[in-house]
Amino acid sequence: MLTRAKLSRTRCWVVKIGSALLTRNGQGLDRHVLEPWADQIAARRIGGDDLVLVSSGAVAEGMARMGWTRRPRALHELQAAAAIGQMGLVRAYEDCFAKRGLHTAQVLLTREDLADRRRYLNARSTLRALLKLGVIPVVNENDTVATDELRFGDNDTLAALVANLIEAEVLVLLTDQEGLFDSDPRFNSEARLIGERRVDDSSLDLAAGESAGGLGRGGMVTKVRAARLAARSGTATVIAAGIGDQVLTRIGHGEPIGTLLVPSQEPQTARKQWLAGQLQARGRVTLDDGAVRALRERGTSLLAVGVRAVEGRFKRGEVVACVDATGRQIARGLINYDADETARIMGQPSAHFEEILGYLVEPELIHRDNLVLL
Ligand SMILES: Nc1ncnc2c1ncn2[C@@H]1O[C@H](COP(=O)(O)OP(=O)(O)O)[C@@H](O)[C@H]1O
Ligand SMILES: N[C@@H](CCC(=O)OP(=O)(O)O)C(=O)O
Repeated sequence: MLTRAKLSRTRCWVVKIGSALLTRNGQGLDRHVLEPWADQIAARRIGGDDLVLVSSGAVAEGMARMGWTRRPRALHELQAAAAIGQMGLVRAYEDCFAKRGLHTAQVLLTREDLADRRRYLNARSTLRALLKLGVIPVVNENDTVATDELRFGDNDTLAALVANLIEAEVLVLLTDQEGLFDSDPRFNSEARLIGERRVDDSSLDLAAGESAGGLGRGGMVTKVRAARLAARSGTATVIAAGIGDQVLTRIGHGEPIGTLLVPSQEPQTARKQWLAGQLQARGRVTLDDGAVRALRERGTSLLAVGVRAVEGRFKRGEVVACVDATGRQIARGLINYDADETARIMGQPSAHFEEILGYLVEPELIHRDNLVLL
């Protein structure tokens, strides 16, 4: 298990900075708060470590530039704010790192980019190339084109997927709280900081609750979820306060700052990580109890015989959610048959497929190599 002390031996980090921190609670981009982070990030980079920065704040900076005091509700206004604010973000980062002799690169990603296997692999190669060149990639969601139902929405998830992409050892989520508390410190003055936990510890869900801050989108729920996604590539997550003396440097020295969430399992293959990161499935299949047990306890492939219902219009090779009888998602995978075929073969053993469909594509509905448990 990765302990605090081992953090000092890690060489590849993703650092995410939230909106509230960067923009003085919505008053606009605060260049002064950027300077100390830039110092610490530059020191790591110049020391030969890889580091990708994921920065929120485009919407908040856009709002400040336009003199808007409330986050707009209409998507096109939010997108306009993000487009305006992103200019400020890249300018600030470029200035900051140029002073320290480093190049920056703007990388704007959408969920669709990471859902498409080819674009995902392209994004990965580009990020790797940038790191090899010693450049600091500055990542944000491409808010201008992201449609509502297809947004990351919060940059915690985006940062976790970037950590998967480059197989980072550490994901640092810098925010406006000291870390994850056992309840929301805004409402409970007795709340206590959680120092270190395994990511799959169920008490984390209770602690994170549901409340987000006023400016950011996610709150702690998305940070815990992000830590779990990141753990799939063996990445440990530190949630810590961005304002403070030498936060990144001290985390890098293994000091007990913020909350450390450590992976509880061996890293998955890159393909399974990609699958787990697919936030939207094209359809879903409902499994009977036997199939749920087979997947969970024996890690088998999903056979049509264990499927009770099919929903959605999916094609062969698309991502489908596997749910239990109560509708709870237990796995996700790339299905070998389209929605119509699946409806016809569900409940049937593979030996009957040829008779029903006139052909057999694969004996498994979802092969275990293409299936990830959630
Ligand atoms: N258990 C908790 N511990 C700490 N903060 C919490 C907790 N539950 C909810 N929060 C809220 O989450 C907020 C941070 O999330 P968010 O506003 O999305 O920040 P960011 O912009 O940094 O992503 C905190 O300001 C805090 O009010
Ligand atoms: N892409 C958006 C970030 C969305 C967001 O609010 O993220 P966060 O503050 O990290 O919860 C922006 O730049 O404003």
